[in-house]
Amino acid sequence: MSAPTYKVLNPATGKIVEEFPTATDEQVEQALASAQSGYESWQNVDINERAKIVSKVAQLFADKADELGKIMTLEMGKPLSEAVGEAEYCKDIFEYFATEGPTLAADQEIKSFSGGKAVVQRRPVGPLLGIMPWNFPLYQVARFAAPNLMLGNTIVLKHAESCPRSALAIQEIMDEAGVPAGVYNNVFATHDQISTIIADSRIQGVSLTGSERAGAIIGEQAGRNLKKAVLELGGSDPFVVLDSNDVAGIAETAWGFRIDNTGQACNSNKRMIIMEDIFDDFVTELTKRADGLTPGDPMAEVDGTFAPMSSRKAAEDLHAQVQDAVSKGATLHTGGVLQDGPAAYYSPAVLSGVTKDMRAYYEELFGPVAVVYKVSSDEQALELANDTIYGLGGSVHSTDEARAAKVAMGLQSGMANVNSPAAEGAEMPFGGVKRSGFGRELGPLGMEEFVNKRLFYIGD
Ligand SMILES: O=CCCC(=O)O
Repeated sequence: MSAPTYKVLNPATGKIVEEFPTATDEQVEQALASAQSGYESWQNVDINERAKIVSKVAQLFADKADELGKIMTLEMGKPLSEAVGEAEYCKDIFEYFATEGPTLAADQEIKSFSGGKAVVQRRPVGPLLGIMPWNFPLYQVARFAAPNLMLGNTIVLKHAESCPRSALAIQEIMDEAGVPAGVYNNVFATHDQISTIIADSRIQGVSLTGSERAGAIIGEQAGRNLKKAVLELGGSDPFVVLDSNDVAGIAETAWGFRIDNTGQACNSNKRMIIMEDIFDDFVTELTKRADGLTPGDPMAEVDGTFAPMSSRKAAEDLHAQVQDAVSKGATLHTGGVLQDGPAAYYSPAVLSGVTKDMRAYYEELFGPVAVVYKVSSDEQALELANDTIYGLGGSVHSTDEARAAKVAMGLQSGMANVNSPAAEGAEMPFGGVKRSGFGRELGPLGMEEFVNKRLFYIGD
């Protein structure tokens, strides 16, 4: 793999703002040594003391939300209000684990039939590597770091090459909150250095959020080195509507969720599966919302405008997927225009008539494109919903909750929702099956991954 360079490149202009050198091998070694020595003491700090520090981290995310929001918008182009919201959400995540962590990590006595006392303890495992993506530069780190800091693990963090300022801002927050030296270590590692870190005996596990391709590479390296991995990869989540007495309302919900983060979320509702009697109205309503939008500055967020995607390459890749579908007979109802020049503007699109021979059928469309499918029965809706290599989330909507729940029960996914696009919150476990990866983040399950569930037995 080629060496990455860490740089801030504003996707709204296509101009480089700042570049950062990648780590030297000495710096990588220093991060590893520091994560190990940090672990020696952090694991022995009382969990309630760790909670006080993690709670300070939470507060700093809230205090700095405006400034953090501007960093993210500059680096990856998301609308500023969404970026500020993301920083505030990180506060909730760190606060959730600071508050609930001591209970979640408490000893669990188990019934012993041999007369002795048996307890399952939740002990930390050691230094971990986190590899995090650009789409939610703070939130993705928060959901990995918060539970693991509470458990007493330490972290070496390799962020996306396009988010160096976010990466440094997180390190600054950790330092300011009083996270001891060595407990959280940002490193601008190259791909070769990541392999070295995974192979290093001091590292006990790796968590990656990213593409299916990156997941396969990291999962293979982790397996070869007998390291536990959590992989949170792509998705092509179905949004199934069986019936509705408010088609405009359900289209608004579907569109709002699809367009959030400019469509660049792993659990975005990339496939909308709509019952035939409301299909035309649904497409009309979606199209109304996507129509006539013009490129706008994500820092200003003027009504009627749309934000850029994260990079020119991402916009070009999405355009190629849509063009492939259109060339094979799909209908582009609106949008799908790649703006000329170096910026990353791709106008939000509505696509129907997608068939199995088109890339858009099986590939993840990581951007602002709503693909709408027509079905004629609940069984057909479920079959189509599951006809994907991915299995992250999905939702089923109906005026009849039991009917929607029955279909949702059949979803091959890590998250299934009824009459809600997605249950999200610090307390809600997040993760997938099939090629969406394995392991869970957030909620009680987020504290179950990198933990030594040690049997502690005292004979009688
Ligand atoms: O991109 C993956 C995470 C998306 C979310 O939790 O909203």
